[in-house]
Amino acid sequence: MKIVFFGAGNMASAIFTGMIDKGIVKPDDIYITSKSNRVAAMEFKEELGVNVSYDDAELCKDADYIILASKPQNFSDVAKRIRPHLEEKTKLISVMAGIHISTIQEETGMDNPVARIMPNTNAMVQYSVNGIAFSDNFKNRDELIELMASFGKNVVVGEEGMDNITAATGSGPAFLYYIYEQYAKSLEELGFSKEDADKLTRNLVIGTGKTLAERSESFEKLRTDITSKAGTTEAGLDTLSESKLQEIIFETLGSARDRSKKLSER
Ligand SMILES: NC(=O)C1=CN([C@@H]2O[C@H](COP(=O)(O)OP(=O)(O)OC[C@H]3O[C@@H](n4cnc5c(N)ncnc54)[C@H](O)[C@@H]3O)[C@@H](O)[C@H]2O)C=CC1
Ligand SMILES: O=C(O)[C@@H]1CCC=N1
Repeated sequence: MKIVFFGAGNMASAIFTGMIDKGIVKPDDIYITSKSNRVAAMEFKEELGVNVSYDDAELCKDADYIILASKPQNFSDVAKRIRPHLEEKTKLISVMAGIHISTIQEETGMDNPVARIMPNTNAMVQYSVNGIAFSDNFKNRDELIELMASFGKNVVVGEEGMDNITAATGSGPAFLYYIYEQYAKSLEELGFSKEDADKLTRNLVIGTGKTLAERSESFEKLRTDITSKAGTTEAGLDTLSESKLQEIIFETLGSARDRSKKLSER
């Protein structure tokens, strides 16, 4: 199998590192190319054994999958590189937020099968959540679904569902990291050193994540298990529940979803 990544940044590297670590593809099956971070590409070659090339004809020749992993704003340049060399058998897989399947087919000038995927950076630890939307002419979908299962859990949606998935789980880790940042800052304000605030927050999050991985009770049940009558948790939760947190999160997701829609207006 030949899988070519146009773009070797945060998302591309999370995906190919996840796939290689899981052993689902050999490093030699992976080709990467980039524009800005050529040094990083060479480091991936040295560390992982992937191929690096800037020869577009060589990259596209016999490719089973081309992964479009540049920023959406750079897609036209990437399409120009691919267009003269794209073979009919090659499936195009886009991780770009907000670029429609029809736009990809138009800009590459071919009617190749296209899948839009929306992973997140947890792919690096094989714990991504992936939205996938296929073009009608995409055959053997199971092969891509299996490849993607190597770095996360898959949810197949219609293309109209991609804006919501992008907000919910593509951007999702950043929203959670922001909350952890505020948590750590608050611990500092309570009097912990920066180092301890980081250590306490990080391990609180890791431990809570591990609990979620191992226990199937609802979030509500896990929360109420911690909450003693007239105890400390109840006091904190009373304040938290007054803060319209759910409204804020809903608006946050709405802004991300709207940006995804906006990106697709071309
Ligand atoms: N970072 C994230 O958490 C997620 C990002 N995405 C999507 O993944 C895509 C990439 O995002 P990041 O990896 O964060 O960006 P990044 O800036 O880390 O990487 C972008 C890569 O594209 C390359 N590139 C730019 N122009 C190129 C060209 N003409 N030819 C070949 N390569 C070119 C750059 O050299 C770089 O390697 C975006 O479209 C984004 O919407 C999707 C899900 C999550
Ligand atoms: O911020 C972005 O646009 C990309 C898409 C999802 C995560 N990062």
